[in-house]
Amino acid sequence: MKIQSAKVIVTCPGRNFVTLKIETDQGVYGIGDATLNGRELSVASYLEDHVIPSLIGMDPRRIEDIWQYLYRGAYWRRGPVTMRAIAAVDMALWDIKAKMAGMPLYQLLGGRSRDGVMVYGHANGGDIAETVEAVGFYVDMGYKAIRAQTGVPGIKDAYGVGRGKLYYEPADASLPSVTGWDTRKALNHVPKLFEELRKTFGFDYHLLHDGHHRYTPQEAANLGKMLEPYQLFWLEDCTPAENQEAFKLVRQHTVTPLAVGEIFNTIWDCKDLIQNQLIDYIRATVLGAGGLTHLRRIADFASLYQVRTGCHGATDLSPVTMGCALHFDTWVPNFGIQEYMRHTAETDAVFPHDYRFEAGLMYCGEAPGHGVDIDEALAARYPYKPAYLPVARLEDGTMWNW
Ligand SMILES: O=C(O)C(=O)C[C@H](O)[C@H](O)CO
Ligand SMILES: [Mg+2]
Repeated sequence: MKIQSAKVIVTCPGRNFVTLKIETDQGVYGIGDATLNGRELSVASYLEDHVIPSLIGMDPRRIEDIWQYLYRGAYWRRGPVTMRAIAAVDMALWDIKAKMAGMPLYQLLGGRSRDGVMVYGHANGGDIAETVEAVGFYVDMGYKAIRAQTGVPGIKDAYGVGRGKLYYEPADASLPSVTGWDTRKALNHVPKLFEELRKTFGFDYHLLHDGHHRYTPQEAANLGKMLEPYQLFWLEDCTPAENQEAFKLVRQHTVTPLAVGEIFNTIWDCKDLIQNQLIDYIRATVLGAGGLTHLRRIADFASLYQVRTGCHGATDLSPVTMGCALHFDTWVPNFGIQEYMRHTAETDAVFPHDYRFEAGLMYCGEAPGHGVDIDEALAARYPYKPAYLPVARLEDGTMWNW
């Protein structure tokens, strides 16, 4: 069996997605996601110019060997562009293998560990009252876990505050727009949101919050401590994690559970965090961290330290990643939660899929493969449109972490 051809499809049904389609000489094809928000064309080129030529003629069943070929063989390891390109190939190859076996992907990973996958949705508002209302909206839809973000008085466009109730799209301009940040103001305000949410909804729902890399370790420790009475499911990205040791300081001061990893590419980004038990949830995902082949390695390592998974699932990860993630979540023994930001109807139409949401859980389908396809004719109707994530600046103009 051989890889006969492969192509990259760039489409923008409301937002940009990069998709890889690998075709075999036996008529079976596989689909992979290669989207890198705001840097989409770099992965498209990496695949088209440097990966696809070497894939032609290879045996698509040799998933591990092809992974090693692309990782070790490039010499230049890691990084978001390389690892997303590898992830796209890996997803497509697992899709092909599962289709050939006539099985849903989770069966090949080791079979079902649970009936459904608990997901969390994004509730946000311009102020506390609006966020409380938004959380109520998710509660009414049946969610068991909800991430809550709120505008902060005095901060221009604080992170996570979207415009609609259901959809939030941070990459919103053809050049990065400028948002503001002020840690003091956020530290005064965020605990009040969770106090209000617990007063309104009680303690039966899981609540989550994303610090989006904005705090220093000391400030993050302070926030974690102030949030303790509200028993969060997790506090995410409380401080940047390039320096994994930074989490020691946070950990020493708070028992609020910590999650990190949506921007991680490999096991090396989280090795110290996991083996020193500095986090509770690892947010690495199929797309970000080199596909299923590498993500399952991270998850197995994390399981030794009772760290559970919490895959990134924002809208800039296409339905292909969501499908793969749900198969992974259905299998992985140390599952924690799955993020689920809904795609628009336009996006869903371009990527027909068989996963579904019901009463706070998501279910991958039983179709052979990962269950997500691409309608190429429809995709062609939506040409690429440059769109960038915002940047953040402090009041005095200093660049900060977005
Ligand atoms: O989903 C989250 O937790 C995020 O922080 C979303 C990110 O900002 C988004 O994926 C960036 O592309
Ligand atoms: Mg996040």
